[in-house]
Amino acid sequence: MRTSTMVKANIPKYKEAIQSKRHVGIIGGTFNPIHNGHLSIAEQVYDSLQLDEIIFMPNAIPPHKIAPQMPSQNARLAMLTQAIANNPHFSLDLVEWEREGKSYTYDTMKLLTERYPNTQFYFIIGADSVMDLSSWYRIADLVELVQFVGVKRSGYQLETPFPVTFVDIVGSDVSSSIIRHRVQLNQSIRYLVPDQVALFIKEKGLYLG
Ligand SMILES: Nc1ncnc2c1ncn2[C@@H]1O[C@H](COP(=O)(O)OP(=O)(O)OP(=O)(O)O)[C@@H](O)[C@H]1O
Ligand SMILES: O=C(O)c1ccc[n+]([C@@H]2O[C@H](COP(=O)([O-])O)[C@@H](O)[C@H]2O)c1
Repeated sequence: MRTSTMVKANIPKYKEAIQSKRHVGIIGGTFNPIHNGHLSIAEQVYDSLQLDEIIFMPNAIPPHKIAPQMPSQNARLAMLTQAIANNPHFSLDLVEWEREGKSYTYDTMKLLTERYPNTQFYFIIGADSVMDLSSWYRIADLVELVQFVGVKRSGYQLETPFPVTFVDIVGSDVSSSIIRHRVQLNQSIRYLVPDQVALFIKEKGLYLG
């Protein structure tokens, strides 16, 4: 296991509640690094769909992304853990993190839906991911396992032939690439990421090269 978290994250409650039906949002991502856009869309979808909780699911190896400037796996996880620590309905699931190979969502959701049959999963994605769905591994089977929830993102259309529930959110242009770019240019990332994440990036000297 490649984990060494500095802050203890909440345990996902759906792992304990196997009796009653639960509605659980998942936001999967590379989180390189986590930023306020991720946190804000997760919170808004939680609120809008009245979900029971939100799970942040960091991937080990992103399926479709060549991830530049990837810091150590532990650094990526430490930032995510710190960022969600103070929200009682946010938690972390390391199922992808601990699996070898590319983190295909179908593999993950097959496992979770079999393990937690009383849970309805809502997989939250930005418009860039919505537009890309046709290229996802076993997408036709995956849409049978989860309810996709799409949110707007500047520069992308919210159009897809796949069943996606759209949730209207207050959008933000922030992205992990913008954060990495700003750090490299020595520009402030304050208010674009949680304070602890900005501090962590500075202290560890991430994204400078
Ligand atoms: N500002 C945002 N608005 C809406 N969706 C977002 C936003 N930032 C990230 N997402 C969504 O969150 C999920 C995880 O994103 P990811 O961790 O890859 O971050 P990213 O900002 O897209 O990274 P990068 O800039 O490196 O491509 C994706 O589905 C993505 O569409
Ligand atoms: O399963 C796939 O084929 C697939 C293809 C692209 C992205 N995903 C998942 O979608 C989420 C957002 O991906 P990304 O690349 O924007 O970090 C993350 O959980 C990825 O594992 C999944």
